[in-house]
Amino acid sequence: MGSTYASYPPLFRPLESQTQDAFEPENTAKQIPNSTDPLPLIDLQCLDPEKLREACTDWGMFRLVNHGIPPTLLEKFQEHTKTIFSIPFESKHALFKSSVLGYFWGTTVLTQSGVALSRGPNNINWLEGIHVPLSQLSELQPQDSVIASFRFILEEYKEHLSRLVTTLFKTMALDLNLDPSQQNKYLSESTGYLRLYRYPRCSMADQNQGIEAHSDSSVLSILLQDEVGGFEAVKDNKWFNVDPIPNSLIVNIGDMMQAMSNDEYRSATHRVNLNKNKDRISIGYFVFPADDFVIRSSKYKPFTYNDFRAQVQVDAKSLGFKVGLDRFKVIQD
Ligand SMILES: O=C(O)CCC(=O)C(=O)O
Ligand SMILES: [Fe+2]
Repeated sequence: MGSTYASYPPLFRPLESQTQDAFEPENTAKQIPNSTDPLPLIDLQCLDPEKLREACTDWGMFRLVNHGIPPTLLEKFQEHTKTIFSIPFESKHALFKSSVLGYFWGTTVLTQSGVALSRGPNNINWLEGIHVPLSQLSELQPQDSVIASFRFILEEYKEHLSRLVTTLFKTMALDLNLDPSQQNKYLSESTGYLRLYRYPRCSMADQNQGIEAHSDSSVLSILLQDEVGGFEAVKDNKWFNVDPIPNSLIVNIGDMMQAMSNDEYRSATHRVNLNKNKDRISIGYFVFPADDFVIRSSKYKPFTYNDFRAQVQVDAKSLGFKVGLDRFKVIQD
């Protein structure tokens, strides 16, 4: 195995004494469990509204199968993502400097213009990421052949995700009696972005965090993860492993959906653990309500996603973490 450390942000490189890739003994890699996790399975080809409702109310998360994205596209996307992350750090930095894509590391909280918000040395996320605002793909300058070929994959994936979220959201909106004429305010596709992540392997995996326990701020999030594993979710106050199962996607209910559903649906708490021996790749898609759309419910003060995002940024800066929906809760006496 060749050295990949030059491609890591310096923060994630091992200490001087370990500048060579560590010898990797056989069988120390985290084993993928044989049994499947208890996550509800939703089949997009025969979408069962009852089953979907149950997954959204009880879990806030489900595994999506028969989604119609060709396995070859998923494979190609993950391979290409790996290739981009393996570019030496300084070149990667330079490659994305004048691009609509943003390169960041150490945190997942970015300003609207894509600048990483530093959260202090005690709250580092052991990851690097590429932020892809999907409405700006046409502005992508193919200054580099890696990016030029990547653009086609991004466009294709975007089309599929658009199909998936509109199909899922329609069924959910019907279940929740949301006003159908407002559908594209509740879920505004132009807000959609991708986050490509690499979690560098970490010799002190237990003492560092990939991503700490959190819920997503989105309406819906759709996650594609590689075979390494480490994604965990909470159900009934217990953490469980969300197994990496090829060709399946993980769908999360986000905070905006929880508020729009008046807390009938739950945004799922999840986190990412690190691996001692392997880098992990994941690709997340996040979609939001229209920026200025006022979310009204009996549980929360009326707020827009703009208000929510601003509050998350203030909290991330001052506290080092996101408080989330609790900031908008109506206090009942
Ligand atoms: O990388 C993952 O598997 C999850 C990422 C995630 O939870 C997030 O970006 O909100
Ligand atoms: Fe998340």
